[in-house]
Amino acid sequence: MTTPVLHDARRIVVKVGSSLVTNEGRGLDEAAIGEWSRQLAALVRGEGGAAREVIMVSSGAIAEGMKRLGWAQRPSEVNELQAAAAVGQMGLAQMYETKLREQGMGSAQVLLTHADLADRERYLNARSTLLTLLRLGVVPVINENDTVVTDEIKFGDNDTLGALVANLVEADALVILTDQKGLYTADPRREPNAQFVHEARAGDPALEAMAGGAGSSIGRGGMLTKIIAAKRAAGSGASTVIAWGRERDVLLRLARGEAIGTLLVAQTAKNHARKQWMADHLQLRGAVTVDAGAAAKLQGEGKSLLPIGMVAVAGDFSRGDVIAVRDAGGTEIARGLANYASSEARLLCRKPSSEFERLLGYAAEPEMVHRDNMVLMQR
Ligand SMILES: Nc1ncnc2c1ncn2[C@@H]1O[C@H](COP(=O)(O)OP(=O)(O)O)[C@@H](O)[C@H]1O
Ligand SMILES: N[C@@H](CCC(=O)OP(=O)(O)O)C(=O)O
Repeated sequence: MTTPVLHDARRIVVKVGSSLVTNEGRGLDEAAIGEWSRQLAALVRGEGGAAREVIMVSSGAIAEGMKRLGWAQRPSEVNELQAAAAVGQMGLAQMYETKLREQGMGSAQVLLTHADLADRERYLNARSTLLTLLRLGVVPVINENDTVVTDEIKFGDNDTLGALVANLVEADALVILTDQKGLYTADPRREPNAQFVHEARAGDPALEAMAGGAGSSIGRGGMLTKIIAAKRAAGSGASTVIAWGRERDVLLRLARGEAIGTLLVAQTAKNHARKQWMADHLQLRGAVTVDAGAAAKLQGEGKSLLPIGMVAVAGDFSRGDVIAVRDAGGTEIARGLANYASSEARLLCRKPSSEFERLLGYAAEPEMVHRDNMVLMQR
């Protein structure tokens, strides 16, 4: 059986769970991390197909930290879990760095919290860092910044983080690698007769009833967080595959279009999902008025808005706020996320990007609103 979903995916987020990464808590599984690194490198280089951009979201810091600290039992105190995460993250990052470097790949450690992605300014910063890393051909390796959060550490929710990252970078697909072949109609550890689910609609409420909690003492979220993550990823048009992380060449075979694991298909097309989100969910904090040339570039050519085309700025907004883009007659022609605060935008009106550094004291993006963060209004 083949499926085009992964075959056609150009930007892929891969999430691996603690039990796989740490060999059920026995210690970092060097061979497994080496295997995924080999496959990630082949995907980035486009060996045997199109080149892909890949982001790794890896759990395992707490489990590895516990091993390094000689703790047999997972502590219940949050500060001890945080300490374990800080210890284990050193080993985790080092292992990915070593294994990716052996493949000739650069890697980067990125630690995020859910709150980082809820704050629009930090959301934009995280997004532009990750997109820059991808452009440089570097593999970002992401984990939760467990030192500064408490809720996430209690629930261990890297499945959600994987989905939020997929939303953030508008990935085409989210691959969740775990210790089961995929989703069954019930937890196979408890129900040996449970049936395998090959394909379903992401967000189908029936799936939540099938999913139980974590099967081992190492993993945290179980299948339920994976099902909810798939629903979230589908919100920005990404389909999800849940598959066994030790399946031979799992990532390469998925990218070839092989149907492995459980495919949870996003119902909304990627662009449509993002436009809906922009159009429906965000409050306008201000507006910029643009000249006829800029309006034509946005509407006719789908280009980004550059400050050189701006003639006026209204309202008091920050970087990351949603603003309206108006034509000279006052009609809203687009809306999107501002790269500059209103005070900065006022300085940049009618200015070319070569002057930004002198005007602001730092060099930043050439666009006021990047076209990826913009939706055009219906004419
Ligand atoms: N319906 C289901 N299908 C498959 N696995 C399930 C299901 N319900 C619960 N599980 C359990 O979820 C576990 C995977 O979740 P978890 O232990 O959190 O892994 P990870 O560390 O990969 O996130 C499986 O080992 C399995 O016991
Ligand atoms: N940030 C934590 C993640 C814990 C977590 O979500 O674990 P899992 O359910 O195995 O993906 C860690 O690295 O230990």
